[in-house]
Amino acid sequence: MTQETPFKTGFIAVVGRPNVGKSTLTNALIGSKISIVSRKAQTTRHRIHGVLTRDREQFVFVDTPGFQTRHGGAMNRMMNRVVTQALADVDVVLHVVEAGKWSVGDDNIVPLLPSSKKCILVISKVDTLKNKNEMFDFVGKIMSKFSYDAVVPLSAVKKIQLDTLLDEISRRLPEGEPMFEEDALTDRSIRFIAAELIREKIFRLVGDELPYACTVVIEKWEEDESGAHISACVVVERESHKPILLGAKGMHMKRIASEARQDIRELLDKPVFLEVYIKVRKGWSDKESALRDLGYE
Ligand SMILES: Nc1nc2c(ncn2[C@@H]2O[C@H](COP(=O)(O)OP(=O)(O)OP(=O)(O)O)[C@@H](O)[C@H]2O)c(=O)[nH]1
Repeated sequence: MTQETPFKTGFIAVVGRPNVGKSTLTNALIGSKISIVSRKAQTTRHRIHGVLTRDREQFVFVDTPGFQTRHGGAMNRMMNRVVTQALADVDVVLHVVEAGKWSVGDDNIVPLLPSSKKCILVISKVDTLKNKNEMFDFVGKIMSKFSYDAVVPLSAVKKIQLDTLLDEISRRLPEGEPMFEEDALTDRSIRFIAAELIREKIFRLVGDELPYACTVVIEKWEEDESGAHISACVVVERESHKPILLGAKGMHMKRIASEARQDIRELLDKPVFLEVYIKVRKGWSDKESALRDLGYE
């Protein structure tokens, strides 16, 4: 490749039903853990821009929330709106489906894929397939029904075929100058990432007991020579969620704060004093205005 090769840059949206591996894939591609990963649905509520710059290309990834087809609450309507908006201003859409598991959720996504955009079908988690022939049958069935610009089977966990996917995306990116600095990981603020790290700990520790309706708001952020002094508030929907989050003798909360503090310390590379407390905001996940107050679009 010569210097005359034009630089390419563009936005890539990653869509798919919950749990198919969108966050894991985006993280594997950009090589840094920005978006949180969890086995629970609805863990990625924000649009995240992860940036990967190669020799002559810049990929700007938009990680989108899972389409929610089962529930009709304000939260899900809002999440689908975020996805639709994300698709309207990207260059390439990756529709991620789990190997061997096409479902009605995937059928519902296909009509939402914009016909004017390049669309790549990504078959995730191929490492979970015992038999390679299963893959051919699976892809054959999908392609006989729907048309995609390319198909890439891969494994984000085992790092199989990630470069192939980047090459396929690159072929479809428009020419243009880089939009971000070389080392940019995200256009989200460091505070947002800190809040995400706290949320990740909550999901890991009490995700099975606590419904999805819980968010983290950074209320104070002060940095001086001694380090960063941060107060974070976990907003839960019901009074009954509080003891779950606290755990016996507040042990859960202590662990969440301590693990999050270590991650944020690593992120900032300075001492971190983190205070995490809980607020109950009744029914917030079903009130769009309340969501807006908390920073959701
Ligand atoms: N075996 C295997 N597991 C994977 C792979 N990619 C993701 N997973 C697992 O699948 C689960 C869901 O992954 P996520 O990346 O959180 O999925 P998501 O689509 O972003 O989920 P939502 O945020 O709920 O929409 C996690 O437990 C991942 O570890 C893969 O390539 N192989």
